Amino acid sequence: MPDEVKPLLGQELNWHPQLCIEADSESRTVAVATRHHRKSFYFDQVLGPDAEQEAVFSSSVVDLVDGFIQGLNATVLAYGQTGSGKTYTMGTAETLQQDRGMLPRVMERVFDALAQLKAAQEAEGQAGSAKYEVSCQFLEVYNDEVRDLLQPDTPRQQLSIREHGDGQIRVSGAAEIIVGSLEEMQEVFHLGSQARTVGMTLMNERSSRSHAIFTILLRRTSRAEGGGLQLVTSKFHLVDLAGSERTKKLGARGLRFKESVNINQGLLALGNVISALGDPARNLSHVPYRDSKITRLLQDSLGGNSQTCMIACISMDHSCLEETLNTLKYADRARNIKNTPVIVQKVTQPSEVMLLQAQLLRLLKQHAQQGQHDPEGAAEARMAGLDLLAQLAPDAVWDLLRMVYGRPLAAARPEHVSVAR
Ligand SMILES: Nc1ncnc2c1ncn2[C@@H]1O[C@H](COP(=O)(O)OP(=O)(O)OP(=O)(O)O)[C@@H](O)[C@H]1O
Repeated sequence: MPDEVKPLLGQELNWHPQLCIEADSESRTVAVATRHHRKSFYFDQVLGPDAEQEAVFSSSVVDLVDGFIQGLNATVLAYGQTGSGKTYTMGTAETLQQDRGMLPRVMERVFDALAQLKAAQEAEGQAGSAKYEVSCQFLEVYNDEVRDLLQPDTPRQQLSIREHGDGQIRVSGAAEIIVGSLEEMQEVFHLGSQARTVGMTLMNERSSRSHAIFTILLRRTSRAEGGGLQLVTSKFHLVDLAGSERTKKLGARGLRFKESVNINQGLLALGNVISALGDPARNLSHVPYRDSKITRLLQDSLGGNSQTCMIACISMDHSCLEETLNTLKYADRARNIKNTPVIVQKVTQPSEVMLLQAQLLRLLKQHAQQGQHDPEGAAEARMAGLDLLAQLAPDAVWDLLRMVYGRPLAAARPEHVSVAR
């Protein structure tokens, strides 16, 4: 907060917009002055109203992409009141080239980096020594229910949030689409965006009525010493949260009112999780992740193994002062969370691959046999099989699928190859 800003005086007390909120990117502070007091908040980056998307990307997101390529998990979350620019910042499928948001930029950077790695391997005469597989998922949480935007007709009972032994959260039953190029991933994003729930409110013509999570998954396989396969997996969540809103101001009735209540409850639950994680005095075993679907989905991003960046979007409009203050407080609490991400790698020895394959085959057979008369048992066997599948490196998975189906799965690519885990 620059010292030269004078307090509000005389007519200025009528909350002239420019005097209410000041963003200073040099000192990285945002100051809010109300009739009674002023408060400054310090952040890692502060970008003013004139900042371009490129500045947001290069200051806050690009390092996360580079870490992701090396094997670290990453999450970028956009938070703020309705109409403050979250969807604009994260990016939509329609945005013009220079205005494109974080999502299209992350995708581009990922494929550029992979092309460079491939070229470097070739230059060193080690073409194919490490293989990369990229896939993506696109989910939304609408009225506290998970929806798969890539298979919008999937009944919600078939989508369940599960915590795996490694602490990773996955949604079983959700489509995971393997993509071979930037264009394919853009197509998937476009497809999912069309299914996203949006509606018109007084504050925003195309208001997101759900929390949307686009996830990029990367699996790198290389040969380990002793002939085994080394697998490094990482995921990148790009989260466009629904906007915090005051139902009265929004003119919400009927369905919009119900949506609004659910949105606010989800954000409240997220705020409670953020408070619990950021408070060193709290017992971390009691973080209330289970209070809403959005907190459950983001459990490993917020308090787990992830480099996480929250982009708090605010409006300079004085009529939004209360919401702006709330957003700043929310983001301020989020700054207290300290994550220490590490690369997760797994080496599967050849003998282990064979063992896992045998176990998996048994479960697949059980699934097929139980299918008719015991759907629940079949579903359990299927889930157990898919858990095992997740432990295998892609090469081993292809081998296995060849064994089971008698043909390489690659023949079916790049069309929708869905692996529900
Ligand atoms: N930095 C910006 N530059 C130009 N236009 C912007 C900017 N930020 C937002 N907008 C425009 O403002 C409007 C509202 O933005 P947006 O839909 O991104 O808000 P939101 O926070 O996602 O709202 P909601 O929570 O209701 O979904 C859109 O028309 C968007 O194009």
